[in-house]
Parts: sequence; structure tokens; C-alpha cells
Amino acid sequence: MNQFIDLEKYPLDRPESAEYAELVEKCQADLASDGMFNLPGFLKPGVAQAAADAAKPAMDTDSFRHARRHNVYFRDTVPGITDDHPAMKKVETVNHTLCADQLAGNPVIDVYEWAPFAAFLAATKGKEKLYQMADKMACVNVQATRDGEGLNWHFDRSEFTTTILLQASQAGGQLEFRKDLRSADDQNFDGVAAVLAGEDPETKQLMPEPGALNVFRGVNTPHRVVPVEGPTDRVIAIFSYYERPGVGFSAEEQQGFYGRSVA
Ligand SMILES: O=C(O)CCC(=O)C(=O)O
Ligand SMILES: [Fe+2]
Repeated sequence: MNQFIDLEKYPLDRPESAEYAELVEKCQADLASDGMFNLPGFLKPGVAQAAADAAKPAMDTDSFRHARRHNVYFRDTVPGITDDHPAMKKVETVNHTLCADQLAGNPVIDVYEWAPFAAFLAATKGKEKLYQMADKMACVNVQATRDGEGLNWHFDRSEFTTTILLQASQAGGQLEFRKDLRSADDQNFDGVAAVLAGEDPETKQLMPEPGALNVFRGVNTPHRVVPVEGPTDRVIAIFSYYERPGVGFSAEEQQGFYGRSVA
């Protein structure tokens, strides 16, 4: 794994070491204070671009172009709010997805399947263990976002999103977010409306670097990818693990997310 992950800087292969304990502690502290942690240079120099290049032919010909209008909740009705409330405003998302079964031989698959990576993520997220998905499509996705496209405002349905940027766009492509806008007992619909209107001064942006590992707690933090500008695609790998083994999407879910199914 040393050829892909910088194990000198991030000793995932030495879970008993003091350096590992320090790293996990730092990630946990960043998650608590910022709602995310970011490890620049997680992949060795050149690996992220090599992974983006390896994915490019299939991306150009076989990726699923997902274009849809949705609100931050991905739901048509939400209890406690009328359908015409400004928090229910629909926005447009466009991107292009390759699934794990289209990424054979890509380093992102090696990283996903390397058990110490899942163990490290579990430790940082305060989980006992995280399991790979039993889903040949969903476990790892590589998403390309092109000139004028973006993943629009949403709350994540899972607690954490784990990504590594493989290729940055020339402009745009920042992760924009408003930390802890809602909580379990306060939906803060007016706050959601303010973020959508671009009127929340606490909204921040992170420009991820290629090769950086990013773990983001997006369940109460609305976020989007700022529309990409220019001829270079933004390309990102997204890794999915679950707290129980054997999780997979149904054929209908695969069809909805990817336009085809192997379940
Ligand atoms: O592409 C990104 O940086 C964020 C991805 C994201 O928000 C998601 O997959 O839910
Ligand atoms: Fe998200």
C-alpha cells in the first residue's frame, strides 16, 4: 500500500504506534470542531492524477450522467413545513458517475479494500468496526463534474462522507458548507432557506487538494459542490463503509442511482 498511501506521513499500517494514536486524536478533534478532517498528501504524489487518468476512458464513454432537480432533503414532502416554503426550493445537480465494477485495476479500489484503511476510518469516526459494502457498484464511486455542473445543496443521508479528490478543476469545485445548521430537535427551516438564498454569513468553503483524504459529517451540515468552471473535470472518489456487514443496494436503488443494476 506504500506505493499509494503516504504511510510515512500517515502510519495506517502501524495502529499500535504513538504516531497513529496522535493522528486519530487529531482527526477526532477536527471532526468535533470543524465537522470534518482533511489529510493533505494522503495519496503519494502522482497517484491521484494516475487514478483520474485511469478512470477517464470509461468516464468518457460509460459513466452515468445524473441530472436531477432536488431539494436539500431529497424528499417531496417534509413534516412540519409546507411544500412551498423556501427551504423546500429545488436546485439542480449534474454529475457523471463510474461505479466500482467499472474501476477494476484503479488504485482507489486497492485503497478501499485495504483493511487498515477501514480500521482507521472507524477509529476516527468513533465506530467499533466498519465493513466494506456487499455491493459491486456502490462501494466505491468516482464522480466527474464538468464545466457548469455541480452537486447542489443537500444534507447527507449517511452520517459521514469519505472522499479523496483525484483531479481539481481550474476554477469552482469548492466544497461549500454551513456547519451544524440543524440538529435532531431543531430543523431550522428558515436557516436552510437563508443558506439557499446565499444569505448565511457562516457559510464556508474548502478547496480540496488532489490526493487529500476528506471525512465530512454532512448529516446536519448542508453542503454543495460549487459549479465547476473550465475544461478540466473535477474528479473525486467516494468510499462507502457501513457499521454492519453485507449492506447492498436493491436492484431498484442501483437503477435509481446509476441507471443500471447488477444486484
Ligand atoms: O464531491 C464532494 O466533495 C462532496 C460529495 C458529497 O457531498 C456527497 O457525496 O454526498
Ligand atoms: Fe454530501
